[in-house]
Amino acid sequence: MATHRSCALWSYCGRRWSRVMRCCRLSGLCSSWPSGPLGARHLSQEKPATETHFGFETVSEEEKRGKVYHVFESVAKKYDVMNDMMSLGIHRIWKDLLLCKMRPFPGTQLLDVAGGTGDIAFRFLNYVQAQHKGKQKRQLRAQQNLSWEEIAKKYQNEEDPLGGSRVVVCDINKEMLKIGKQKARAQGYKAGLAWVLGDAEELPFDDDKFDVYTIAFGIRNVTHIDQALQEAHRVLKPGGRFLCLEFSQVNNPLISRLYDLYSFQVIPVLGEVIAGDWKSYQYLVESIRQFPSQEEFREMIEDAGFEKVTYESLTSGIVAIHSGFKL
Ligand SMILES: COc1cc(O)cc(C/C=C(\C)CC/C=C(\C)CC/C=C(\C)CC/C=C(\C)CC/C=C(\C)CC/C=C(\C)CC/C=C(\C)CC/C=C(\C)CC/C=C(\C)CCC=C(C)C)c1O
Ligand SMILES: C[S@@+](CC[C@H](N)C(=O)[O-])C[C@H]1O[C@@H](n2cnc3c(N)ncnc32)[C@H](O)[C@@H]1O
Repeated sequence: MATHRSCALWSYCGRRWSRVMRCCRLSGLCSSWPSGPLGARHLSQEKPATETHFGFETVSEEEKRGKVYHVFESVAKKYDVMNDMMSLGIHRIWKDLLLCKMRPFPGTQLLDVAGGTGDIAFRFLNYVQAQHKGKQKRQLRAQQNLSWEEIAKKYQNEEDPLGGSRVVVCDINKEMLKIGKQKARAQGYKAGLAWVLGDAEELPFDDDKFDVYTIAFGIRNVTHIDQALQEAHRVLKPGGRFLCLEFSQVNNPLISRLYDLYSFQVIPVLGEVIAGDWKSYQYLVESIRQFPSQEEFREMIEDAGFEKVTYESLTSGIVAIHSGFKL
């Protein structure tokens, strides 16, 4: 317990420190400051490689970026089939629940970061299209004196079936986006959808641009989570909402035991058999164990400036949806 507390304290201090450092870096104040609470780089000119985690491995930040890129480049073609196999389709329910929480309104501008092969974007388009159709029907029903020809005409003249809603999928990986675009073509998604290559830590968008920012199973892979959260805050309009679906912490000891067994004994095997890639799926389960708990992540979101931050654990905490507002 004491060890756990001191680890939590250390990780908190580390987070605070990295915030201070980033502010200084951004303002150009301290390019030669030490790289951590115990760093001693102030006299040296050369930049030390800051260490981080890639699963259970300790690597430099640059190495992590490359390794994460390689993982998703390698799994891209089998990514969707792997998710259905590994989760027995449960990931679809988690993603549907994210949309239910979002409840987009007509005209919502969504940015889906680490959007990969487009699962969240396609759900968003289905949702807003169904909502817009329903709204149109209600409006037409209210105009009872229209003939059926006039009603048909109104439907045909409707130019934007999304009611002005738009989604931008942003991901750092070309291969994941390529599969996403192929899926969009095959499933007939075209209007209201854009694909952008970009890093969650340095989003290629102006300030105050989107109503909703989503990130599903993405933030765990980012090198500086706090920086990605600040970018989310920057690109959201005042009043905009941040929603994150991510693996989290299982608190029931029995379920936790079974979950560990399944994660470490089954997932990498499935990765090898289906995708020919044991290592990427070993990274998946290890990276889940490195990710902060529901409460710790809530604090990080607050630290980035979000307000009214809440979370909901799903499937015994295997995943959680965090929500926050830019007010
Ligand atoms: C490289 O990086 C990645 C690659 C990707 O393809 C995906 C991601 C990101 C992830 C997603 C987009 C989500 C979809 C992917 C997953 C859910 C895979 C990750 C899965 C886990 C970490 C494990 C948890 C899985 C689930 C809750 C799904 C349901 C699975 C089961 C109920 C297990 C059923 C399996 C069998 C019956 C096969 C036989 C298994 C054994 C002999 C081993 C022992 C297993 C058990 C005793 C059962 C396991 C029990 C649990 C998992 C606990 C269930 C708890 C409740 C239902 C409350 C990416 O980053
Ligand atoms: C597990 S996939 C999630 C894809 C999709 N959101 C889903 O729910 O199926 C993780 C995605 O995060 C992307 N990613 C990793 N690091 C990133 C970063 N720094 N910026 C943007 N995307 C990143 C990967 O390329 C990958 O497509």
